[in-house]
Amino acid sequence: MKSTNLLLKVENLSKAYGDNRLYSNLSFSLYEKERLGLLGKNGTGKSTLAKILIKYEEPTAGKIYLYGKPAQDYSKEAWSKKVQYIGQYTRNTLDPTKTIETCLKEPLNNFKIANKQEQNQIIQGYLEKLNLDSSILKKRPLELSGGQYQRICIALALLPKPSLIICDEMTASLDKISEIAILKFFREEVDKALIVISHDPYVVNYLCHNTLRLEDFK
Ligand SMILES: Nc1ncnc2c1ncn2[C@@H]1O[C@H](COP(=O)(O)OP(=O)(O)OP(=O)(O)O)[C@@H](O)[C@H]1O
Repeated sequence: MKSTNLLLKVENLSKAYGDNRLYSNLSFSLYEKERLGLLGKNGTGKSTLAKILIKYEEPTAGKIYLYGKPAQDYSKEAWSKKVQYIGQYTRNTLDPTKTIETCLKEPLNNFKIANKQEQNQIIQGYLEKLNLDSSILKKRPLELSGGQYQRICIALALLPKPSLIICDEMTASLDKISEIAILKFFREEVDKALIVISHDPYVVNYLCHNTLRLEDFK
């Protein structure tokens, strides 16, 4: 259920790489817990928009506000505490030399969330919600299946308790069983605002309240 508290406002956003104009005057608002789908064909700039929304890339023009404050007034760290990102599954997201336990404790330590004992409980809670056995904590990323790996990436995005998660083709390269389990988890268990970027209308229709098509802002 979305709320009436305005979370994100995107105002007249444009992005171009040289002569390659991706979109102009893209405007939308997102309320707390609202789920917005962004659909677009290959090359329309979906991932570029995701990068802009996580402050990894600058727009060519336009403004973004989070809780009424301009994006440029947030440090990268303060922004990432509130806005997290889950990309397409690749084997490159997690450090292959670290255990899953170390990977999961990093955001908790970086954002100074909870003491050591509470951290273990928080992590255990997410493993249960994501249907992962606690034996996974001692494993290293390359020992996991694709579905397990992506669920750890999802736990990492949820651990800082962000207000908004940008899901950029998050289930695109997973097998159907893992995809359905992850989409169901997001629909039923994740109580955050979502921007769901996908080329697949099924994913967007399943998860989102509203949809924007990037082609409409060309
Ligand atoms: N750093 C960059 N410098 C120059 N051009 C870029 C850069 N990043 C992306 N582009 C170009 O911007 C366009 C949009 O790319 P983007 O990856 O955002 O599209 P997309 O909609 O996510 O595509 P896909 O569905 O294929 O993943 C492409 O033409 C791409 O070549």
